[in-house]
Amino acid sequence: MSLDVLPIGKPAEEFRKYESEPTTKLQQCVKNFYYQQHRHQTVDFVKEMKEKWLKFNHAEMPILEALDLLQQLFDESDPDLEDTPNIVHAYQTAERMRELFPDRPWLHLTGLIHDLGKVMAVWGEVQYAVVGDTYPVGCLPSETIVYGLESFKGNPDLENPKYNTKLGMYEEHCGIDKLLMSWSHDEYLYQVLINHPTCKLPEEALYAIRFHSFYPYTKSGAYRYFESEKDKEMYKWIMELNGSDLYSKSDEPPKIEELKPYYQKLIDEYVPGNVKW
Ligand SMILES: O[C@H]1[C@H](O)[C@@H](O)[C@H](O)[C@@H](O)[C@H]1O
Ligand SMILES: [Fe+2]
Ligand SMILES: [Fe+2]
Repeated sequence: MSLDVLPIGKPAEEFRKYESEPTTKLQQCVKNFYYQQHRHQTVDFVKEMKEKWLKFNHAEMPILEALDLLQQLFDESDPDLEDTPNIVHAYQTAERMRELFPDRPWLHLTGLIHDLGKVMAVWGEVQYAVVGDTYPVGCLPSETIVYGLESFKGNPDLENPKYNTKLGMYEEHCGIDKLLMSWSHDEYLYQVLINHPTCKLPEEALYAIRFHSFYPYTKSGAYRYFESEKDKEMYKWIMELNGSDLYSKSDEPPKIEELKPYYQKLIDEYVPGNVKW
């Protein structure tokens, strides 16, 4: 990790702490969140969510307007954001990217919009289908997932012999993009973007958005046996995003209104116009 990606305000090891014995309301909220997510996300559930959200018939609005809706979004899975609405996190991430990669403007925009799929929650979706880390369904969950296997108790897929083995319904090295991931803001935004006819974000940006919450894979090295050669090449783009995503959470609050014109210019170049959600 390069030095300039390190956090300001609190040490790196103080991020992503998931307490098995919560002592604060926030910790308890995060723990409840993950137990819910792991209990309810099944192969059938993800298929239903895809049916529901990939018709893109929920709204039609430009990127910056959708982003403003994140003013209302408080992420129940995140131990590092507490009372901060997700819109602040969006601009913090973008500004970190801008500092680290001044000559790659598409990365600044990637930072800005990476969590924009969370608008699903503003439009009424349950948070366990929107936020939190992701992992593949349809195979045995990795021990490295936040709160471990114990938190999957009661999930019917774990009783199903088609789904409860190491490979489950997949083949070795089939590619990460062939996995049915737990339904979340990552896959949703990826699909929204590729459905937008004039989206010009490069493949690297789209890949990083799609898998940025797959911490069991990126941080813990789980599920490597599903990786393709292509995934190995693309891995570094998730890491570029993750550094700014995670370690900007204790940065000074950004002056959002002052920053908008800069990002609007990028949006006009890479994801212009009305977007179908
Ligand atoms: O990508 C992040 C990450 O996976 C966090 O752990 C989670 O709390 C957030 O909801 C998500 O946006
Ligand atoms: Fe995210
Ligand atoms: Fe994020």
